[in-house]
Amino acid sequence: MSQTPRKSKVFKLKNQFHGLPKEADVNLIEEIVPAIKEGEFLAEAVYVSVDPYVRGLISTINPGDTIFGSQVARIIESKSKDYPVGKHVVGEFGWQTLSIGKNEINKIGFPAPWIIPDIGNLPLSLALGVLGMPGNTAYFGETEVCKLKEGEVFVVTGAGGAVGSHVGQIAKLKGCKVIGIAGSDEKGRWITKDLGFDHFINYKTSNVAEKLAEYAPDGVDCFFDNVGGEISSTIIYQMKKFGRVCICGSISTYNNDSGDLPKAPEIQTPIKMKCVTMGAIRVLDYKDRWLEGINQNLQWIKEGKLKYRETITNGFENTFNAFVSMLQGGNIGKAIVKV
Ligand SMILES: NC(=O)C1=CN([C@@H]2O[C@H](COP(=O)(O)OP(=O)(O)OC[C@H]3O[C@@H](n4cnc5c(N)ncnc54)[C@H](OP(=O)(O)O)[C@@H]3O)[C@@H](O)[C@H]2O)C=CC1
Ligand SMILES: CCCCC/C=C/C=O
Repeated sequence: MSQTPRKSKVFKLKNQFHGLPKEADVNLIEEIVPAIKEGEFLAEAVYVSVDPYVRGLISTINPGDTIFGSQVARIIESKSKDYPVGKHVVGEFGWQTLSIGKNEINKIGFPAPWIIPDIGNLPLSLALGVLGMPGNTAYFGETEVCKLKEGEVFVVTGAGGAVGSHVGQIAKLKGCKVIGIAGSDEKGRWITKDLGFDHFINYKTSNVAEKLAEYAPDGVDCFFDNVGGEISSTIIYQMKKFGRVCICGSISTYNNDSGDLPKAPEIQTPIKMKCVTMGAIRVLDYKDRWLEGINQNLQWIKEGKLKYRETITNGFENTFNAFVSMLQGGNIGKAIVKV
């Protein structure tokens, strides 16, 4: 007997983004989902993630293509022994409600869909944040690039977001003095009062250079850069001798697609004078150790050493709005859409 075809809601790119993405740049349509083949599974979205990389990579897709995005999804049909029906997976399936997956790295290099390990009573949405890609960025960024030592001064931008709030807590666990920079006092209260950061600087209302000199009078040992642009250059001028910079992202530049190079103060002089080392974290380079990061972060949560927060938007239809809100700083912790 033939089954009624299933339909998926899908966000498609309509026009290439210019500056802050606009609602008219996307289409929300319904699409018939084909039958799964041997080795594939069909999964229904439960939570959809809205991440900065979607903005960063958008110019690599064309109008009519499905917009990027990872999600937590429940397997509802399967022809793969690796993906049993009823399990929840994380996959980079795009912003859509029904997805066909298989055991392979996707075309933008995201790990093959992984079955969420047993996380007890914790919400499954954490697999998109503290127990997922952003959490692994914080974990591998610290362990492989920053390599923090007790007593060091650590500065992180984007400090109220998914990666920043997480890596700042790891720095506290390592015994560092932690200074978080973010764009709202509410974020500042959260990271200092709840997460234990030592200081907060609101880059929208304070002079970052002055505040940093006050909080780190002897300079900065390690700077974890989530935002790039002028703020980064300002911080690089206050590094200690042999300081380290870990470049994670440059969200302040993602909406700048004018073709002009972003303008920022010259940083070669402070880097040379202080022999600063610059490195970078690229979480996709750690696919082989993916579960190591997740398991360590899970353990820290269970031990009460790692806290998280999510900004959850309800309704798949609101995914695009949640994305634009995140780009404008509307999220505290990880920005998530509950389908
Ligand atoms: N290298 C890697 O492998 C990875 C890199 N990343 C990068 O890490 C960074 C943080 O990602 P994630 O934690 O997911 O996102 P967040 O949860 O931190 O959300 C993005 C935040 O960026 C801040 N922001 C937006 N525009 C600006 C601006 N012009 N100047 C300063 N801050 C701005 C906003 O906070 P505010 O209120 O403070 O302005 C916003 O809430 C991004 O740059 C992302 O691309 C993420 C994952 C992996
Ligand atoms: C294709 C998924 C990219 C994940 C890493 C994110 C990098 C920057 O935002």
